[in-house]
This record gives sequence, C-alpha cells and structure tokens, in this order.
Amino acid sequence: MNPELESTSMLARTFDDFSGRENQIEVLKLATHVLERNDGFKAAIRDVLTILEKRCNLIGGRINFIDGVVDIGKEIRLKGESPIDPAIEDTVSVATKSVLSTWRQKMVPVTVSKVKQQGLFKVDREAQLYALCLPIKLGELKMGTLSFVKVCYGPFDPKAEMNFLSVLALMFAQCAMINRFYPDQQLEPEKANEQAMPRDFERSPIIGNSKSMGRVFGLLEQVAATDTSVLILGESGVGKELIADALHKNSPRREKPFIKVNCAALPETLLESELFGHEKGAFTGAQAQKKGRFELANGGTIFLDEIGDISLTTQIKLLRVLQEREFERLGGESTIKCDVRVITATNQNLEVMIDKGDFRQDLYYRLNVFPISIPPLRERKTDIIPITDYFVEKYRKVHNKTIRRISTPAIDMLSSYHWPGNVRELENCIERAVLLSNEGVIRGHHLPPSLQTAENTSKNAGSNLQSTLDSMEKELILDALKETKGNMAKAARELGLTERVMGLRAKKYKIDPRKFKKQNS
Ligand SMILES: Nc1ncnc2c1ncn2[C@@H]1O[C@H](COP(=O)(O)OP(=O)(O)OP(=O)(O)O)[C@@H](O)[C@H]1O
Repeated sequence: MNPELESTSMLARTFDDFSGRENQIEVLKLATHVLERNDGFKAAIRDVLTILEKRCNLIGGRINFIDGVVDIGKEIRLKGESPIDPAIEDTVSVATKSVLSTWRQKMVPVTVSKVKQQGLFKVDREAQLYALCLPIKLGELKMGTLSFVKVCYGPFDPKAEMNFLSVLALMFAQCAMINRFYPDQQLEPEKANEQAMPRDFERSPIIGNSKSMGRVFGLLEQVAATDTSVLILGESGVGKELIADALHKNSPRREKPFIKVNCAALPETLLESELFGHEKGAFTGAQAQKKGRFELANGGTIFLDEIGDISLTTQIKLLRVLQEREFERLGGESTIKCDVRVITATNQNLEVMIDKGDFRQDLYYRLNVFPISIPPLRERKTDIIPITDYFVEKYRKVHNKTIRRISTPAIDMLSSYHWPGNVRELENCIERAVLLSNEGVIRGHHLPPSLQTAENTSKNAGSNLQSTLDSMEKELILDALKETKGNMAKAARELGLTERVMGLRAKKYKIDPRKFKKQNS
C-alpha cells in the first residue's frame, strides 16, 4: 500500500465521525500529493476515490471521461472494497448520463438526488443516501463526470458538498490534461522509484486551476497536434517555455528534436550563425563548418524565445525560412531545405514595435498564426497555492527535507503578493523557504523580505526588525492556539509564557482565541 493511503487508513474515520471543512482541506492536500505521483494517472485517481470513500463518506466513486477528449479509457472507478447495491449503482449511472446528455444543450452543473436504501446495501439503515454527479471540465472544455453516493447521518448541505467536489473535479481535469500532454510520465511503479529527484521533475507538469489557465489548456489542446506556428505571449517567468515544450511533446514531431534558442542572449552575427550555421572561414573565428539550429531541429520544433529582440536583418532571414522553408549557412552557397515547426515567445508588445518600425509586419503575421497569451500570476491568484504545493513537494525531495505544512500566515502572504517575477519568482521563493524551514513547517519568516513588506505595507511603511519579530510572534501564537483549539492556558504553556503575558500578546495582535474553539468543534 502506498504511504498516502496508509496514512489515510490510519486516520480513517467511521461514517459518523466526518468532520466538515478541516477534513475536506486535509483530503484536498492528500489528493494533491497522490495525483502528483508518477506511477500512473488511473491508479492515482483510484487512490483519490479510495481516500474520498474513507474520509468523506463518498462511496462508489467513479469518473467517466468523454471519448476523444481525454484518451485514457472511458471509465475509472473504485473496485473491490465497497459493497454497493446494484440499485444504487443504477442511480449513479442515471445521474451521470443525465449530466452527460444535457451538455449538448446546456451545462447542468450538478445532480443531487436522494437514493432509496435497498436490502443489500451494507450501510447503517439510519443513513440518508444521495447520488451526486458533477461535470469535469477545464474552462469550456468538457471532459467527463465525477459521481458518488454520499452517506449522511446528519443534515446534508448539497451546496457545500458540491463546492468541495468541484475543486476535486478541477484537479482531476487538470491531471487528465497533464496526462494527455505527458502520457509517457506514467512510469511503471518500479521505474518510478528508480528515477531519483530531480530527474522526475525535468519536464514539469503545467499546474493551474484558474479559469485563464483552463483557457490556455484548451488552446494547447486545439493546436498541439498541428504544424501551425504558435506565438506565446506573456511576462517573464509565466511559463512560456513550459507551454512550448508541451506543444512539442504533444505533436507528431515529439520523437524529433526540440531546439530552443534565446534570441536575446546573442548579438546579431552570432545569432544568425546559431540559427542558420556557418561554413568554415565565414567570419573571423569560424574555424570549421557548423550546423545551425534550424538544421539541427529538422523534422522537429524550434522554439525562438524573446523573438522581439532580433534585428531587422535577422527578421528578413527568418521570414524567408518561414515562407520558403529554406536558407543558406553564413558564408555558404548551397540552399538547405528544412522541415521545422516554429514556436516563438515574447514578453514585448510586437504591435507597438511594428508601429515604431522595429518589427516587420509580414513576419508578425507569419508568427502570430495562433497566439497563446499566458496571464501573469497576479491575475490568476487561485493558481498560487497549487503551484506552491507542487514546488514544496519538488524541493522537499530535492533537498531531502520534511515539510508537513505551510502556516496560514505564510499562505496569506503568498496569496496577497503581486509576483512581478511570476512563477519563476514563486519557485525561487519556495525553494528558499524549504531550505530555511525547520520543524517541518514553512512559516511567514521563511519567505523573502519582499513578501514580508507586502503583508505589512498597510500597517507599517517599512520592514524593520521589530515588525519582522512581531509577525513571527503573532504567527507562533496563532499556531499554538490552533493546535490547542483556542485553549489559552495550554497555548501559553507550549510557548513558555505566563497566561497573563499570553493574554496581553493576544490583545496586542487582536487575536480572538474563541475563533479557534469554534473552528475545531
Ligand atoms: N504553471 C506552471 N506550473 C509549474 N511550473 C511552472 C508553471 N509555470 C512556470 N513554471 C516554472 O517556472 C519557471 C519559469 O517558467 P518558464 O521558463 O517557462 O517561463 P518563461 O515565461 O519562458 O520565462 P522567460 O520569459 O523569462 O523566458 C520554470 O521553472 C517553469 O518550470
């Protein structure tokens, strides 16, 4: 049994001990870890269904994927452990079919229907049963359905339950998409173990639950398998290279080379020699013939990053390759034919550059056949935590550290920061925090000063030692109160404070211990 499921079984509750929101958050965290595993998408989904059965009283879980949208077989379901009455199976099937069929006309988000208990069903007869079914989709892309029977002993809040399940449905959708884009990541279990970190993460999956990333995935889906030129737009660090890589890996060219050139890194002559190659003696220092990147990419894909930085002369040469699919090496006379898909990226506004005469319009039209814009991280805040979790897991393994959780204040700081360096900045920030953290927790003070300032700007113009110490103290008090369920005396003892000092500190930071009692009851 894998460790996630082992820990789940240890914590497994009986049906009448299901404890609401806290439990749901824990389940979501467990599900994230399970889905990030590298040993097969279907197995991971089945494990998540098992977790939902054991911890959320959601039995008979099944996922139906629509044929052709996600190539991973039609249905994934929990087998074996749950004895399910055929009548209940039927209700789930009917609910699933109804969601699937109404898609053709209109999107019906959920079906919740009460199920009658039958004699065969091995659940306490006092339980109320509900059939739940909701769609799995990414943006406008409809992928399938997620269905369960919910076993309930008390009042049932369908809205809250569906909100929780819709987060899971989104995670499944995301995973299905990654699975589609990186099918070869489904390693055999033994091979997965052999692959030590960080090689597992060489080709990172694209994480993102936001609507805007859903749209990006939809566009990827449409264009990946074609030979169309794609222009990827977005600020530095948003993941443009990751998208280019995904386009190549999901095209018929995937077995052929994927060649990346950073056009901003080289001066004009060197860039041309890099792109088209040169003959011996073409210029001082050209001591031997050299093949260019277009030649090396033949049959595959070339990714020209920072395309807005190439000179007007190089733009003409590039235009010719795009139109004629041929070029000459520098100093050479023979024409070389090439069959290359061109993907470009920039963080500049090429239309403004055209107006200024810095970029050729004809080249722009050739490159911009299929534009994909990746929004900055600050405009898709819902992606921050899933991406953070992914990087925590990545760097926890790379640096061999134990990280059990991220403190609530640290999560707040990560969520409220504006991330000018986008995902790259977030990645660096999390690697640093993983290295600095101790006791298995990432806390606010493990994050870089830029984030501390962001949190404090409203109260305190500058970041100074006192404000940093204050925020650390507040965080420790919040943590202790959380752990002791709002018991001030116990929390004071844990922190080595007297009750009186604890009371004063709570007052100073406007902390109300009663809030923690409520949360945990
Ligand atoms: N959605 C994402 N999920 C996981 N990792 C991501 C995501 N987006 C970006 N990254 C990671 O963030 C880092 C920066 O991404 P990438 O190099 O693709 O950005 P970029 O837009 O090409 O940047 P630049 O314009 O500076 O070249 C990489 O390590 C990449 O793997």
